Amino acid sequence: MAFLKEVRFNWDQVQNKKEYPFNIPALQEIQSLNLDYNVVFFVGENGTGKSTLLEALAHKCGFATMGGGRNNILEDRRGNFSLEEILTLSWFPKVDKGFFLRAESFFNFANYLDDMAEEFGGIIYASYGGKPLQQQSHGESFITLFQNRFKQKGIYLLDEPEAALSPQRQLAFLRTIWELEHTGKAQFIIATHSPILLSYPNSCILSFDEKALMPKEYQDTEHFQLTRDFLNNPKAFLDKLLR
Ligand SMILES: Nc1ncnc2c1ncn2[C@@H]1O[C@H](COP(=O)(O)OP(=O)(O)OP(=O)(O)O)[C@@H](O)[C@H]1O
Repeated sequence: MAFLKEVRFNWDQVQNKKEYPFNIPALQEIQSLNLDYNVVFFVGENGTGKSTLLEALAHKCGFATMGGGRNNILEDRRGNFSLEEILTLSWFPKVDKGFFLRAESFFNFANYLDDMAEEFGGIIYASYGGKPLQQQSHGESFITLFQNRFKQKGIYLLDEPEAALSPQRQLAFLRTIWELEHTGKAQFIIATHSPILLSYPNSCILSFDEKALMPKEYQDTEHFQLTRDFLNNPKAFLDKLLR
C-alpha cells in the first residue's frame, strides 16, 4: 500500500544549489514527486543521486541513517542530511514502522546488532532469525533480514538490495515484495541496478538519468536493454569491448 504519497522539494530554502546535496541535476528542477505506488524504483547511472534521495527520505522517516528502523540508533557519521530539511512528505495513512536497508553499510548494521546483543542478550536477534547476522553469508543475512524483519506494516527503503543476492534469490525477493505489498502491508522504495528487480509489475520506475527525475517504462531502461542485448550475443559485445 502506498503510504508515502508525495514528496515536495522546498527549493526556496536553498541558498546554494551548487553544493551537495542540492546540486543533483535530476532533482534540481523537481517541485514535487509522486510516490503513490506500492513499489517505486530509483534507477540511474552511478553517482546520479539515488542514494542521496533515499537517505534523505530515510532520515525524514526517522530511520537509522546507517540502516535500520526507528528503534535503531546507528547514525551515519558523514552527518550530511541537509536535503531532508527541504523535503515535505505527504502521507496517507501515516506509518512510522519499516526499515532502511543500505547494502553498503550492512556490515555496520550487523556489528551494531552484536553490540546490542552483548548489552541486552540474544533476544536482540529475535527479529533477525535468532542468530547473529555475522554468522551468515552476506546473501543469507539479507534473506534472514527480509524474512524476519520485513513483516510489519510499514515503508521499506532499500538501497541496492540485490548487492548480495544471487539471481535466484533476487527472484525470491520479488516474491517477498509481492507478499507484503499486495496484502496492503508495505510500500517499497528501492534504489537498484538489477534488471531482475526492476521487472516487478505495476511499479513506478523513476529515472535519475534524465534532466529531471521522471518515470520510465521497464523496457525503456538501460538496465533492461543493455542486459537483453548482452545476453542475446555476449560474444559480439565482448569482441567490440575487448579488441
Ligand atoms: N557526502 C558527500 N559529499 C559530497 N558529495 C557527495 C557525498 N555523497 C555523495 N556525493 C556525490 O553525490 C553524487 C550522488 O551520489 P549518490 O551516492 O547519491 O549516487 P547514486 O546514484 O546512489 O550512485 P550509485 O549507483 O553508485 O550508488 C555523486 O556524484 C557523489 O560523488
